[in-house]
Amino acid sequence: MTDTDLTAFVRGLPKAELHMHIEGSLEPELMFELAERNGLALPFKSVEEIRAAYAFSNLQDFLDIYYQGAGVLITEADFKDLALAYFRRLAADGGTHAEIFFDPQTHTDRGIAFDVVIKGLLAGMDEAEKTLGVTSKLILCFLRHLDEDAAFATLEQAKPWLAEIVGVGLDSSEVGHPPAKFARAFQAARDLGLKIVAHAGEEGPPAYVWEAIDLVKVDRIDHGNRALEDEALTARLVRDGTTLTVCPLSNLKLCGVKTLEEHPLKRMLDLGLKATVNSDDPAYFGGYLLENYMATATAVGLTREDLVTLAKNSFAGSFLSEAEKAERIAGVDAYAAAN
Ligand code: HPA
Ligand SMILES: [Zn+2]
Repeated sequence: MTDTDLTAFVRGLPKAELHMHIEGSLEPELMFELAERNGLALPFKSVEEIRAAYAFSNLQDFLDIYYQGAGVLITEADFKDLALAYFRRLAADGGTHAEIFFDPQTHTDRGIAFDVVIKGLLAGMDEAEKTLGVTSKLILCFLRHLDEDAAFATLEQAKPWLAEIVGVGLDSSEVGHPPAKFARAFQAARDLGLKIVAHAGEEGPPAYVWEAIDLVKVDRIDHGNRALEDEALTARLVRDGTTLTVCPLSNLKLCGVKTLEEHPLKRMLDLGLKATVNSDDPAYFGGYLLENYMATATAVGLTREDLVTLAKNSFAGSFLSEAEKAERIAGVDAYAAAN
């Protein structure tokens, strides 16, 4: 297969995205448009100047600019436009399902009501399903640099919306904020019937991944790269069949790997880990879902079979019902057999 043929094959392959922060899909063009619509001044003069500022050496560098960018999101319409713009890109990449993160505290802490945020996102998700055929679910993330009380307050605000939220996650600055800090908030979320995920092992040590699985009892791990430093942990993740939502271009941009060639994705698959490919914050990290698949495929030598496995893992690790998962996985097999 030529590179062009392989890209066409992967574009057509049905795929789910399981690790994408909706605020991280805010493209500079939309940032300017929303700033203007809301009468806000940006500390940048042009789209080019914004893109030039996206040179990060670590997670915190990125987070500082990401929280600043989210400041242009004010109205329900802003959140709907943000979500729809993402789903259009996903559909163009052949994505058929997404489980998207949102950070309510980033907005409520600057006076935007929780209900404004969630109503706008749900409107975008609804329209995406109707007009693009892309299904989606919503995952509320606690900001881990804030305290446990703030997580509980956010969970309280989510209570009227539980039918619309599939799970809770944990994001923001990892080191110094282990999953254990939120063990009780996650237990309360689980008691409400929510699924649990957590970023772990992006910059934080294998011990944080152990905590996420043993203490918080997550349903999947977001990133998980540093789990590979611990053989017993890797074996445990393989044995449990834990899904890892891996984000190759994010890892490159935040300097978790020096080059994409040294990215562990191929190694993860060869070890039997249930890895998936995701874009994390595509507007900031330089690529949506397909670009993450293809850049990594080229850099680490993923085979056609690896790519099919990744697509199947994305549905198997999703929060769709067992029947829906089986149907979507059969769709991947049918596509692979026909192409
Ligand atoms: O890549 C990320 N890591 C942790 N927190 C985040 N919040 C948005 N994106 C990220
Ligand atoms: Zn993330």
